[in-house]
Amino acid sequence: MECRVLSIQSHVVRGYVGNKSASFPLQLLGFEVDSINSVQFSNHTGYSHWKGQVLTADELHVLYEGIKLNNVHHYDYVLTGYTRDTSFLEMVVDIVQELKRANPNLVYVCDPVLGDHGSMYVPQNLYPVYKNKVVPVADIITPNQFEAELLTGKNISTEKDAVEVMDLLHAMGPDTVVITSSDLPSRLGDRFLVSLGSQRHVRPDGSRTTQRVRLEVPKVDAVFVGTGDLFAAMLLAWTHHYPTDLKVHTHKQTQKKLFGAQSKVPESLRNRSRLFKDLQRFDELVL
Ligand SMILES: Nc1ncnc2c1ncn2[C@@H]1O[C@H](COP(=O)(O)OP(=O)(O)O)[C@@H](O)[C@H]1O
Ligand SMILES: Cc1ncc(COP(=O)(O)O)c(CN)c1O
Repeated sequence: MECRVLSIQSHVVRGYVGNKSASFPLQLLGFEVDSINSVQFSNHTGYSHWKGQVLTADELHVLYEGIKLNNVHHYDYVLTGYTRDTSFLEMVVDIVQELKRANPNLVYVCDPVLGDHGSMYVPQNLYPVYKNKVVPVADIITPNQFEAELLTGKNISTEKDAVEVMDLLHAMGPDTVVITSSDLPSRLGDRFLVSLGSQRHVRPDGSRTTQRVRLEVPKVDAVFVGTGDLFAAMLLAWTHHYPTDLKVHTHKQTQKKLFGAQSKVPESLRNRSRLFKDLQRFDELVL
């Protein structure tokens, strides 16, 4: 059955971040992807120069109106990433709420893109909008450690802190929280990167349970941009197939699928997808 994703993220002419990073892998996995480009930039903002346009809230509304007038505004997922404008982000929330009214089973996957390694790379005034308006309507969020700390106001120095931060994030709304990367030490040594996940469920008898997972990824000695966007897209894909088991989102199948189509996948995108080859070591956290 068709599964349709509305993906609201950046577009770059050169490189793979935002929609350029997320759409093709999702399409390979069988999803229909309708993309709205929150910005159209020459390249990602880590370059010494970048130029381009930022879509305004009114322009976003016009695009959405067009979709609505044709009565094709039926989505199973909304996926959002990089944005630069507060009123645009507020409009995203209005759209998500309207789409959720139309389809109460719609899942909103939000990568709260604010910054990394101690500093913000989007305007500061986006922060309160994410905290007060966006995260409360999200079902799945994928902050990195810096974003998780910023959203909760709590530092993460230990795994116990991280679990408390994930609980604070659950209390804000989302049932699934994944801290996509952290500075926490790995038990496997300093060549591994630790990600942590937490998923709340309601059992059939009404009681609640929370599954926590730790993911240890072999570190590649390089800096990647756009991997957070790919991570969020792949989490969407695998939570679709295994909605109640965060443990099985190993990305292994994604890798097989991407490499199955190897000859058609551009080298630079394949390099990023290679990162996900090793995302296969999950532990259930008992704390
Ligand atoms: N240097 C790296 N080595 C191995 N995996 C990486 C590396 N950088 C990113 N990744 C993978 O990409 C995922 C998302 O990266 P992260 O930096 O957390 O995203 P964001 O860009 O949102 O901060 C990580 O969970 C990890 O799987
Ligand atoms: C235009 C754009 N889109 C998306 C991102 C996010 O990239 P990542 O997935 O690495 O967080 C960035 C990072 N600065 C960016 O500049």
